Amino acid sequence: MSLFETDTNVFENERALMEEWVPDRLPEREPELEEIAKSFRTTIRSGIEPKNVLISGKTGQGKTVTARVVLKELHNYCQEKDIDLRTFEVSLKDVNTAYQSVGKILTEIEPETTERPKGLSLTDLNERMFRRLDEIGGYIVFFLDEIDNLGSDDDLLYQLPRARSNGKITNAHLSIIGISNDLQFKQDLSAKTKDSLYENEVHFDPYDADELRSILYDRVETAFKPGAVDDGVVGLAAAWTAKDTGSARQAIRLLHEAGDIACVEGSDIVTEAHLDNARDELEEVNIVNKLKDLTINDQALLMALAILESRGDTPARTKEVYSEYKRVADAIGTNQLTSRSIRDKLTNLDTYNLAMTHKRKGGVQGGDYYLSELRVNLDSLLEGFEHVEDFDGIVQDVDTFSRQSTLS
Ligand SMILES: Nc1ncnc2c1ncn2[C@@H]1O[C@H](COP(=O)(O)OP(=O)(O)OP(=O)(O)O)[C@@H](O)[C@H]1O
Repeated sequence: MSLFETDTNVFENERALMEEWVPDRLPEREPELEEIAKSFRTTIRSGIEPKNVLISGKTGQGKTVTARVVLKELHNYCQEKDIDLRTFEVSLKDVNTAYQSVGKILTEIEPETTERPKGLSLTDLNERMFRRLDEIGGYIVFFLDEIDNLGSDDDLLYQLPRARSNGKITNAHLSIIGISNDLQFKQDLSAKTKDSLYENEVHFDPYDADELRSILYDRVETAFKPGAVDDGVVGLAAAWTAKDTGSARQAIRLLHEAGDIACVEGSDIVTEAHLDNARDELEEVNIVNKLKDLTINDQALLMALAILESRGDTPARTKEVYSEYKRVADAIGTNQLTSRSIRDKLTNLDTYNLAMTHKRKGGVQGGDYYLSELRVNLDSLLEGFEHVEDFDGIVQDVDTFSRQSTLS
């Protein structure tokens, strides 16, 4: 048999398990849908500018898909009623300055611009953006994903919603739906940005087991053949995921993987045993893939966090992470990074969902400081490190390595 064929096929519509698939219904997110839609009701009714919305919550909680569903409906409704409204979705995942973000926005609003512009001043770039937006005119809604990447370089988030009242545009009404995974993000914003961005704030709490179960049942009905998923599989997948991250993405992937394993094994039914295997596969594959994507210095930094976590010393301040990192870098024989570059590197680990770093206010005495911790299960991470050659010596005996640090 070909490498690509399987004996059975438990799927009716496998595409419905892919990340980009937008479901017709969003079980368990009706209140959030309603809350976001509310911001546009006054616009539809009376032509008043839409309120800006800031959506926050951890990864996999349906923030993006909920915003997309609202915007799609809004777009369709406005077309039907002949209301001049455009929406632009811009992911700020790979940008971290205002300059890069404006460049990214230009690639969305100027069809002729395919690459982010370089060599202009930020002022010129801003002017070009507002000129173009004014040409487009009407109501313009920016859906900005991962706005936390802008950090404190947040002027854009103030300029866009205030563009009309500040006289930068006259023909268009701009508003923002922003999404942030970083729950501390609000604290980092300047007061004026916070004011304009947080007109309507919608927080997405992690799904619990019951909520995940209802999301998964819905998805199973579309994606799998009738009766192809054993009783108990959905409940188990929901329970495991709720205990771990509460992420719908993780739960859906788990079911997909279990279905794939069932097909490879020639079973017409996805069983709890398939789910069990899927869980093992996914956890390890996920972490190993991410680790392999990292530079050796990023890996060393992550290992430093793992050691701190194994001692119960997380969340840890940057200087503590740095001192542990130096020991790890020494042990694996790599050139050390400077303490200054550590914070950026920690932010990078954040984007891989391996670690998270939050800024904290330092109070009267000191300046702001940062706290970092792992975002993945410690044991799974250490198992993942077993597949990364340079770390053999440390992974074999993390406890000893960790104790040496407290002695030195
Ligand atoms: N309530 C829900 N009903 C159906 N599917 C859902 C629901 N919530 C999330 N999903 C699905 O889970 C996956 C992740 O959702 P989404 O990308 O919207 O999460 P997110 O909170 O934006 O995550 P991230 O911050 O990592 O981008 C998608 O496949 C989405 O369709």
